[in-house]
Amino acid sequence: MGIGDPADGGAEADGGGPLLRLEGVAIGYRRPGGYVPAVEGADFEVQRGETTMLLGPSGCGKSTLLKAVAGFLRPDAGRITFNGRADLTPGPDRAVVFQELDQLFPWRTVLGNVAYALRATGTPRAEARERAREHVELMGLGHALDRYPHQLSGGMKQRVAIARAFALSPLMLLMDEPFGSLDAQTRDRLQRELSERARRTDVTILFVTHSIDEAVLLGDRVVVLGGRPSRVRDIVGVTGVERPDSEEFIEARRRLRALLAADDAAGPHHAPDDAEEPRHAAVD
Ligand SMILES: Nc1ncnc2c1ncn2[C@@H]1O[C@H](COP(=O)(O)OP(=O)(O)OP(=O)(O)O)[C@@H](O)[C@H]1O
Repeated sequence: MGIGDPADGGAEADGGGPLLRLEGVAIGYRRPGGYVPAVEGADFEVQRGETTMLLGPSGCGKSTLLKAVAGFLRPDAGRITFNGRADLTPGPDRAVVFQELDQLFPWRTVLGNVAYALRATGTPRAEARERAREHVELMGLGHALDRYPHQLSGGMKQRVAIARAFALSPLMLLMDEPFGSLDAQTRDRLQRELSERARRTDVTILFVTHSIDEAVLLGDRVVVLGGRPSRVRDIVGVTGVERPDSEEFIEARRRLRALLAADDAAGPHHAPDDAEEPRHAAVD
């Protein structure tokens, strides 16, 4: 396997079957007025080597589900099974890339940020630096190894975060709108690069987006969330649908738009007062 393949050694895979399975997952938050469910019924699987997109309107619980898969939140009901395990706590077998552009340590260089993550998961220093360098170079940042985050553009920072995630060789990459803060041109370029890299490797990705086009462009399957509290409305296969001018792309976009239309009519998902306490303490 190439170095771009997250299943090449960092985390051990547990044979066949779906890598991730959600069964009847419900999660909510405790607010001043009481418990508010965010997701009521999430049932879907993520197959090994596939890119699964979680698509839905703002506030429908996409990030909540991703955080539960990462092990930061526990479901109130139902079950999440990852690689045969149900007691999920955060671990390097699921690397997360967030939307925020400040997910790097400001006092470490590009190389240092990626190498640090490897060191923290037990890789010896020299090997960590070597692997970090390879992954940074693969993301086209070989010229910026010694720069600090404040010397990088938003797109470069996200490339470093993606390099760091790949370098950890996780079983699954969890991506929470990683291109959401970027300008359109940079986003297009990074989408193409990620799509290309995912195709070349066996990486399994769970990717949160509210963009229909991004879902079709990057996904093998799109899990559409909707309703209030939300559930899985449908799962749409979009493998190989990439050219935005192709009939398949237009048809997939039409179908996803129709699935999301019911939520548009019902107004925003966010409750008026969104400043509330999480129902769960974060799992550490
Ligand atoms: N820490 C929290 N405490 C309380 N409620 C929360 C918390 N995080 C999210 N929520 C609420 O849970 C619901 C789902 O939020 P979530 O961020 O998962 O949605 P999303 O689909 O990812 O939205 P977006 O696309 O806008 O990022 C929202 O109503 C949100 O206000």
